[in-house]
Amino acid sequence: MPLWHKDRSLGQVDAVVLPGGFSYGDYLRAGSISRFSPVMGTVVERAREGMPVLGICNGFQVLTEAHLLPGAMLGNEHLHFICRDQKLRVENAGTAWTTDYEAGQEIHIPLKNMDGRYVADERTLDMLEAEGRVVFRYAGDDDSTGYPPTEQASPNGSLRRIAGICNAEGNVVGLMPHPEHATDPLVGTGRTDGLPFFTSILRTFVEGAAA
Ligand SMILES: NC(=O)CC[C@H](N)C(=O)O
Repeated sequence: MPLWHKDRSLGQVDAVVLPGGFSYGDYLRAGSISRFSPVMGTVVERAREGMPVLGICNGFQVLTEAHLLPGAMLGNEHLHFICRDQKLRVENAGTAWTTDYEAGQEIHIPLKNMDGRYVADERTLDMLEAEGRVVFRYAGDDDSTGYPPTEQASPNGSLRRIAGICNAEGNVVGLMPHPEHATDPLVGTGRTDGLPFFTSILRTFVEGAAA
């Protein structure tokens, strides 16, 4: 069910997906105003209690601005909006949103943003690596987009080729690519590499309910 940004209640939802887009027109910084919306106050509280939250693109930017995930998103290194199929490597198949993937698996998910360059200080990057909190990494170019080879590994300059991360508990995941646009052969890339996000979270609840 859709949630309204001015509501504080999450109703009966068990998990929240923060979608992509241009919240508040990306003024100031992408996601930096959305984080103050009333609903985000409750999302942050419930996420800290363990509620699964997935931030996709602008949603990931909101999660970093709300400090549910470390680091920040800056403008793409080449200063262009990027829109293409992107190869990713699954690094962590143990989060609430990724149990239906295999670690090491390569998938293809649409990438489309202006501010997708993930940055953090070395200590934070080392912590993310050491704790297995890098969930997806850019794995190279899929198509002849004309970007120079140096950008193929990281299409936007993201440090350590980070495309998505999670919090320490693994219930909050943020990534710049759009898995919801790779769930049906009729849309997006014609692939369904994003579907496991949604089967994973369903499994989390179904198996949890069955337990
Ligand atoms: N596809 C999106 O969600 C775009 C996110 C954000 N507006 C950006 O351009 O970086």
